[in-house]
Amino acid sequence: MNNQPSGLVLTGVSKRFGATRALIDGDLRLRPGEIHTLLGENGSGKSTLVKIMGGVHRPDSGTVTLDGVPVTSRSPRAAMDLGIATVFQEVLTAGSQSVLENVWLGSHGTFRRRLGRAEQRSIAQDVLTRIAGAIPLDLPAGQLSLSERQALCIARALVRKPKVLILDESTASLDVSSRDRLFVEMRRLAAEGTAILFISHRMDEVAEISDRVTVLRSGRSVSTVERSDLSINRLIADMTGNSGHAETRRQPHDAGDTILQGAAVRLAPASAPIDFELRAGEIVGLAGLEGHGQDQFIKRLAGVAGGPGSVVRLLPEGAAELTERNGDALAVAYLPRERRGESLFESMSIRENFALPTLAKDRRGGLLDTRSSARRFDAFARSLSLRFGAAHEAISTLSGGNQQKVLLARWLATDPKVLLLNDPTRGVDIGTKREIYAILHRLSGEGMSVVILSSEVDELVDLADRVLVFRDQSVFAQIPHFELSTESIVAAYFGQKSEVHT
Ligand SMILES: Nc1ncnc2c1ncn2[C@@H]1O[C@H](COP(=O)(O)OP(=O)(O)OP(=O)(O)O)[C@@H](O)[C@H]1O
Repeated sequence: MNNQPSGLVLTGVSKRFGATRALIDGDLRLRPGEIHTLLGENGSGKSTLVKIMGGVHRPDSGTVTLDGVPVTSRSPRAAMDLGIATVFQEVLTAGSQSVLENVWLGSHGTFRRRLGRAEQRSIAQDVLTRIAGAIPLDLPAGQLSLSERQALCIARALVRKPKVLILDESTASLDVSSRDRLFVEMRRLAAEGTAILFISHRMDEVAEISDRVTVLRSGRSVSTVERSDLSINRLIADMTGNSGHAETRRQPHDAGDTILQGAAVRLAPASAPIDFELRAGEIVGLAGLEGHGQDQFIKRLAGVAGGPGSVVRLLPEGAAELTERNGDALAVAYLPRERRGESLFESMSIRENFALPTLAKDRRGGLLDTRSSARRFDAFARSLSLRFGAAHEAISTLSGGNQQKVLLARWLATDPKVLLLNDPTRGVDIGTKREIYAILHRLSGEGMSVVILSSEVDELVDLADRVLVFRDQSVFAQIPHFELSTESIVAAYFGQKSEVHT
């Protein structure tokens, strides 16, 4: 009889990248049939552990076994052949290839050949529908929304019917209904015996879905807790190493003069025009189910998307229309939603990615003073608890959450009067999120105005003075500060409005 533990077991696993000790003696046992959450701050080693399981990285020491058998083959394909399927953090799709091609991308040799074309189509359709609803299989993947592309990556893992399914922040880009469908699917797969490793920075998701939770802190596994003993406060204390975080709920306060004005902004030909005023020192939240217009609206405010109506920046000397090019001159900064493609310069260093739009601050007599940008970067690195090896290293060496912090620092460093943030804390750990809220509260207290689109309802409740909820490309409800709650926002998502909303 085999006395070896079943499932995927990591024992004493360590991994270094240069001077960075990403994992130190990491232990984890992933049992068949369980949904096991891996929790930890940005840079605590979660993705490194996942990449070791998924065959991307080779550990420096320690053992990995699957159903008692040492896992020695080290490549994503070899891991896949053993039944370990990983959905990595970044949404990776081939934009010019069809949805169908993308679902089967990387499925090689016999596995795929065994299936006829018709069967491939029907399996892909079935799995995709269960997560994302109907998506046409012949559409180029590049035409899908971010949420749909994320669902595509998950479908790619599911069609392989893995023994071990690893979801590294796979819900971060999913819309609410797809996320709910994924959870149903995860429960079904777990009931059939699939071992699922789940990573998310959203504590509501962690509380809802986990059978067990393992916490990583600074590369070490510090605790594993059963569902019956789960307490969010305890998990946060384990993650951060200290107990108690002050709640950061926004206090009501007076706003100043109007600084940005949208007039008759129309997001679709048949939708109602939107008039919008942003006042100095205000934090306005934008919410809605994916695809209901909030993303288009923040892009209109930033001048990066055009359409009917106008958006102007009000200055003492008059009004100036926002365009894609004049944001800097008008002190309007926009942080796009997608790190890859839209904002990161992957071949550049961490510091260059930070300093790019503000290099003028580091010029001394026509020369670039690198010590000046280093000083400016260090200040932000401290205030945002950035975890990195050295600032001259490539931005790609940072964990996903830390990349997001560098981008936020980049735009804060421009000293904007208006900061437009498109889902800025996606992938950012809960401790740092609260630090970011504190920074935004402080800066808005000094007169900066913020518009923040967030897919995380709790974030808007903590941060905003008021929240606009979008439905069908229009503002469905405007929820004032005294009415802000998870319930009031979610109710508006689904078309319910109380008397007080206008
Ligand atoms: N290829 C690499 N080269 C250099 N350093 C790396 C590399 N990959 C990861 N690291 C470093 O290892 C540490 C752990 O990173 P990892 O991506 O595992 O964190 P994480 O817990 O997944 O974070 P997040 O929640 O932000 O995704 C970080 O300090 C990171 O900068």
